[in-house]
Amino acid sequence: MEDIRGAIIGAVVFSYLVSFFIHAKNNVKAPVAGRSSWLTPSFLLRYRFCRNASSVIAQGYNQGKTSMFRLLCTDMDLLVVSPKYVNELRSLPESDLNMSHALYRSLLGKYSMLQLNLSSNIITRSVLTKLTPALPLFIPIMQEELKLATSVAIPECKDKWEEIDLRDVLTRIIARMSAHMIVGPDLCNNEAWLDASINYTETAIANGIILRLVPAFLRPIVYQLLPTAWKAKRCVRESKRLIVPLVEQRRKEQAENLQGYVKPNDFVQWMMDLANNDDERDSANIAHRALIMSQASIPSSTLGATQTLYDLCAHPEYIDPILEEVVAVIKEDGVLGQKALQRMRKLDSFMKESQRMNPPISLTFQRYACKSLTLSDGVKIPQGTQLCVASGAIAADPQLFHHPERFDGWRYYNKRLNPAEENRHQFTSVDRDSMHFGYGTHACPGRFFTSNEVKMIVIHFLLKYDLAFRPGEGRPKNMTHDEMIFPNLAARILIRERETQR
Ligand code: HEM
Repeated sequence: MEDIRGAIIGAVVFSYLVSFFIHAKNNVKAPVAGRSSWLTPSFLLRYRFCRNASSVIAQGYNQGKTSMFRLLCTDMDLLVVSPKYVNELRSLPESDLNMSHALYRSLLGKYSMLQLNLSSNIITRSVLTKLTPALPLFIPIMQEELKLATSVAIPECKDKWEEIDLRDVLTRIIARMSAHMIVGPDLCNNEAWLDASINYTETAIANGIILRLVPAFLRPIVYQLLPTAWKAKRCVRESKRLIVPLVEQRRKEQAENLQGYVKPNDFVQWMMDLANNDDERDSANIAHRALIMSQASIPSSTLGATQTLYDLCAHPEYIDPILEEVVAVIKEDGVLGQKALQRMRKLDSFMKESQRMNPPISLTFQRYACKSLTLSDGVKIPQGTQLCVASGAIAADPQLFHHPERFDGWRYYNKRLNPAEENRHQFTSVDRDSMHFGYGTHACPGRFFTSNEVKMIVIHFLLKYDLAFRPGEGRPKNMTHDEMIFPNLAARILIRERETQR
């Protein structure tokens, strides 16, 4: 073990030293973020990106706001383009500018188990054509799962404050709420499935991110040694053990079509129905894609809900007006349905402001140039370039946002008071000032689902519990790794059941 460790450290040091002398070749004429002199070694810039990407990106954005700048990331170079190009870029065909390929490269897909995303877009098709139209049907189901999951995940806290790891609690609640939609009622409270879906989300992408730090030629060896890789593979085996028989059983029942047969309505079934080649029909692939769907939905919604609840603790003056709106809307509609959730504009605005100040990722719209491209103003993008937009820096730009450093929970609510803009600036809206869900054809198709999920959770928590930071502590500072931003993993908050629930 000592020998292997020594060899790995030696190889990493060697590759960093080589990078001191060799600056990456790139034909794009754009400044490199953070490089003040030609002598600044690439490895130092890559190290800075790994440790403090947000400030490196902000520096680059301010240098190259109107055009583009280059980022030397931990293991690759990125071309960050101005939002003025996104409309032009979004209309290019996949054969020229590709999203799946970019994601695969960025997350080292070979090691973060994303191969199935390259061979088919059935996950996205299922979300767009089946999940989004079915959202109203899922609201009462998710409500029920939310109540059950909350009662299990939160310790007894009547008349007393209990300390909780909010991110961990929300992971369990969201895993359960999402599971009903992904694998249906038979498996949604199966502990083995819930563990597999949670552990996969915490390990599969982590493998790719850890391996960004390792020189390419050593990755196949280091991957075999990573405990997170063993765990992710175990999750895939477990999902196949649970879902393959479910798929086979469903196929049998569908073929028999006995009286009383009702086709299930969940992500596994949608993939079965939409499959149009052997890869998509394969039961083992359906099982693995159910895990990838969990990975797309659980951590992202968890981060959104955690950040929103932290912001409510930090700005408690917003709680009463949000709750007044919630109660009034539910009273008017008689039920918490899709329309009611959409009408909660104050809550929507608060969530969007929380996301603006705490985006889960500071670079989105990642695309890979499969061919050399020439943009309408003559700018050339060579084949093999990976490009993206600085969505985090855009959201903090004082030319676009009044006092961007201030948390203003009604920022978007107020904009929507203008009748001409009342359908814009929603949590789910994507535009050139708000690209946390990406942009264009590939903009996150799950954002409508996540919006409902986070709203339901916030409402449930506000009605049932009091939340507070521990005495003497304020809002936990976010942590970062490369372009990723997440709530502090060590943070704990206090929770108490309300005496009179609202
Ligand atoms: C706050 C929560 C979420 C955030 C911030 C988020 C963010 C993103 C971003 C930035 C992209 C890339 C878009 C682009 O490059 O233009 C994306 C893609 C995607 N997201 Fe989300 N997402 C969230 C929740 C979800 C959920 C809950 C689901 C599933 C129900 C989901 C499913 C997907 C899928 C399938 C894609 C790939 C789209 C494609 O290939 O065209 N996301 N998401």
